[in-house]
Amino acid sequence: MNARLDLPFPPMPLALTAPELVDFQRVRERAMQSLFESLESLCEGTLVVDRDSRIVWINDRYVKRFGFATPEDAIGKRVEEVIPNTLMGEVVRSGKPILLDILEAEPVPFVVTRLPLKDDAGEVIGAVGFALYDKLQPLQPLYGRLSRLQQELAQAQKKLAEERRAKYTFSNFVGISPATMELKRQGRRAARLDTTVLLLGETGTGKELIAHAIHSASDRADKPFVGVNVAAIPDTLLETEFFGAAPGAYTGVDKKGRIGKFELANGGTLFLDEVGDMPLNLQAKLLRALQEQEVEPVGSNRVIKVDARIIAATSVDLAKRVAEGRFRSDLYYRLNVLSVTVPPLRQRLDDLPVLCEHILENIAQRTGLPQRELDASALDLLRRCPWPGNIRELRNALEQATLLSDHLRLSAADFTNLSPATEPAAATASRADDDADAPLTPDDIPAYSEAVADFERRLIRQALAACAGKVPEAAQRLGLGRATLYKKIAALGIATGSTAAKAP
Ligand SMILES: Nc1ncnc2c1ncn2[C@@H]1O[C@H](COP(=O)(O)OP(=O)(O)OP(=O)(O)O)[C@@H](O)[C@H]1O
Repeated sequence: MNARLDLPFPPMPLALTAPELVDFQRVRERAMQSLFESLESLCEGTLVVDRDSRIVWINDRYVKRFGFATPEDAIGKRVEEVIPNTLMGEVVRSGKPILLDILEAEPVPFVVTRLPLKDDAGEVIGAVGFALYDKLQPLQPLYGRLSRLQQELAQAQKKLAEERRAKYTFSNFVGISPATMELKRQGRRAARLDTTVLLLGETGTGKELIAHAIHSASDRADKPFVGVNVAAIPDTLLETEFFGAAPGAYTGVDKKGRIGKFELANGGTLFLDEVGDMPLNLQAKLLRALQEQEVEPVGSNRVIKVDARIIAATSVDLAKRVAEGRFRSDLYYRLNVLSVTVPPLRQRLDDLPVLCEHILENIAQRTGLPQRELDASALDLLRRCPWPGNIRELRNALEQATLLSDHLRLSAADFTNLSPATEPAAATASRADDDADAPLTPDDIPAYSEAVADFERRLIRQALAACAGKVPEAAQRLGLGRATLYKKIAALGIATGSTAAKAP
């Protein structure tokens, strides 16, 4: 095989005479050959690998540094088995050189250079590496800085890993009703099984909290818990979000590549919130990733093995979406191995007193205001509410009452006008009523759907403005799920002008 180092020689100019051409060719070949020979003699080590990253040649000095008696002991082995931390495999995979790098080795690191080897057709057939030197004294300032940066990076990664731990356990899921006890029993069972779990339930019922709790009670508890809210991420970014992107797959900020959530969750749990909102093309890719337990970052041609336990959640009727052709049945069955239904608040009203106490305590801690209590009339009123936004809506109502009332003991009177969704809506509706008083000609009558969209647009804009553009907060105030509000913002074409509106 006619292998060549990937040197940047341009093609020969056509105007050369035949003897010149031969001479030029000879000098070029000599240059390549002597370059290898000179480097080989000057370097601390040299090695050559084939396209499978197996060592085909390594010099005596170098192999001894890695504890092998002779080169023959290393030849044929994968390079990583001989030289830990090497990036020769990466050079073979990418076909790109790594011109200057530090290879961590014991007792001292090496300064190394790695070049791909290509055949005449330009196909990568291996790589050659030179350990230029191991005397890092002259490079001490640079190396010292690198070591410091590496330490800082390790600390930042440790902190990030801690943040990725699940935040809640089953004891954080407050409630004493039979429905809640049954839910916790099912959740604990799911934690022991390590299978895919599908959490069903209305918005704000605590599905995310249960997902954290299942992870915390599972054998994966000390590994990452990574969540993705499918509904909150634009379809065009979802694939990268899930599977990552290779360096150079995109221009701009993501030029360096991106690690996907699957990879981040490796060894731990990946929580797919609002999975029913996933676009069909991505559903196929997700299914493949679940079946093969491997992912392919966008723009790369390599696959990464991942072992992540999936907990998916949905507040929509997935079976109905399957029937409508909006959700793949094969993915549905794959996710629906073990389903756990989180009941709505109205079906566990016995939880209300303890939940309210817990939430009021939490509000007092967060706001620094004195902790409020509820009298019997307040509890009675809260029991009669339908709570379409569930615990999230309850929290919102309690927060408003705390902020707007001076009473330490809140009564029904402190809640009557504080329904989170109706207060701003009522204000807007009364303005609409005023307009309605003005006479209309038949031509002025808007289409009903347009009028409703107008109303929603105005209300959401007002809510976002009042919450400084923060979608999660606005959703809470409106008594809507975050996912629902994100979808409405997109559908109604509302400009948010805030990053908080794009990411949860
Ligand atoms: N049983 C509970 N005890 C204490 N807090 C709860 C409980 N259930 C829900 N919450 C709180 O209510 C809020 C909403 O819960 P969560 O986000 O888990 O709901 P969800 O079902 O995932 O909602 P969505 O479908 O809209 O994402 C959170 O602040 C959560 O901590």
